[in-house]
Amino acid sequence: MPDPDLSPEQSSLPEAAARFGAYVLAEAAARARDITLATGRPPAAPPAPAPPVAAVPPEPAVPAVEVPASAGCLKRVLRGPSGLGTAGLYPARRAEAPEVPEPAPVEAIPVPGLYFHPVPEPDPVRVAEVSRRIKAWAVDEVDLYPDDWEEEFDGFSVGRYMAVCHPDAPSVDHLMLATRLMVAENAVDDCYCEDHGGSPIGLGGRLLLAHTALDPLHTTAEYQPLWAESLHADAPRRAYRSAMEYFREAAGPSQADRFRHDMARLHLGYLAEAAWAQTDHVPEVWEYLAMRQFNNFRPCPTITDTVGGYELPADLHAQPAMQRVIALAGNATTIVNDLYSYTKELAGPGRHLNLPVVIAEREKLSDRDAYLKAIEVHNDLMRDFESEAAALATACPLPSVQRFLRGVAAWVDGNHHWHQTNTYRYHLPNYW
Ligand SMILES: CC(C)=CCC/C(C)=C(\C)COP(=O)(O)OP(=O)(O)O
Ligand SMILES: [Mg+2]
Repeated sequence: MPDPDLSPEQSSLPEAAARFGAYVLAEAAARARDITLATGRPPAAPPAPAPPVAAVPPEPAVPAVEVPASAGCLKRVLRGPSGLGTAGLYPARRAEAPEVPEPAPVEAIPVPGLYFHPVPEPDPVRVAEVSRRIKAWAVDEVDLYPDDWEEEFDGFSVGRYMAVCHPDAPSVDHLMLATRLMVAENAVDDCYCEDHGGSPIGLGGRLLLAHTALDPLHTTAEYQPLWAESLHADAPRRAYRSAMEYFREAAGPSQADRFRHDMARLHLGYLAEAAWAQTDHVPEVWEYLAMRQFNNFRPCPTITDTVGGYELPADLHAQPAMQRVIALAGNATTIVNDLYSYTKELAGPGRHLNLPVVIAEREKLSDRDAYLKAIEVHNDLMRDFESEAAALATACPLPSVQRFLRGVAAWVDGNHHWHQTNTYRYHLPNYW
């Protein structure tokens, strides 16, 4: 067994891979056999044609972008790296123009000075189909929202979000797995924690009961039906229950359990944020970053293999080096949210913690200087993510590891793209 006490610096992925390789492959083959035997059909999702496995992270072949403050450079910057060999590094980038209709141009002003990788708009045909299906699911299957939330639902552009974050999803069915979960996660955040009736008061009880839609209650015959009925009691639980059912059908048992663990982390993060809100406590910057590592997008990139139709074996997912890469990626994506949602959160009622707000308060900086410092924190996280992912890709050249790392990197890039272009939801501060 791997030594659970190894720190990331001490972990030795090649050695671990050598130890686990045969076991993992045998397990995967056995699992495929079991699924075929149990269902009479092969495992749910045939792997998509694997993109090239060389050089997962961008360094050093693909310089990322730090957007200069001058808008004149934007066109060149947004076109992104185009040198020899860059196409295979990012599945989200297409070397050639898509054969489908050109997507409508989107307004795209990134945070100046932010380190990110530009990606093209996703296939508009795919986006349209995911958008159609997710609305049908929301309205007809889980009765997610009242009519007057429809504009906000559309403005969220979840189909475009998930299509740009999962460029290697082999089908719309695969993309729908991520899309339903994304909608459900936002329903819980909005209805339990934030703007649509949410409150820190009583949040723990609500979250725990909703969590049982992902991680079911096992109890006595007397109480089981009451629990089952409760999963239909409100929109967040209906959404979690249904989205998880679809996900479980496509995922392997350890992929489903990985997701449950990540969602428990998320709920823990919501609770810490709520506890601080209740007492109007502003944590220190590192404490805020700790909370935000849990109240985090992490459950989204970590399903990249299920959405891609393959599986990163649990033992490789659990390696400390992989855990560090995932955490850094999740943290970078989440601080992107803090930067793009800054003005929205300032305009809301009460004090909404985000990184610039906490830095301003705790380090006694002006709002602008705190915002600029938050950009630097993000950039450091991004660079660490990329260098640790590069080291891991070199150390562990297994195809599932390579593809998973590329999938996480694509999610990071896609998440930035969606935030940058979602002008319905986000507006930058006037600091430049
Ligand atoms: C989709 C998902 C797992 C979300 C979990 C946590 C979350 C809602 C975010 C990381 C987004 O942050 P925030 O709550 O600040 O969202 P907005 O700024 O309101 O878009
Ligand atoms: Mg935010």
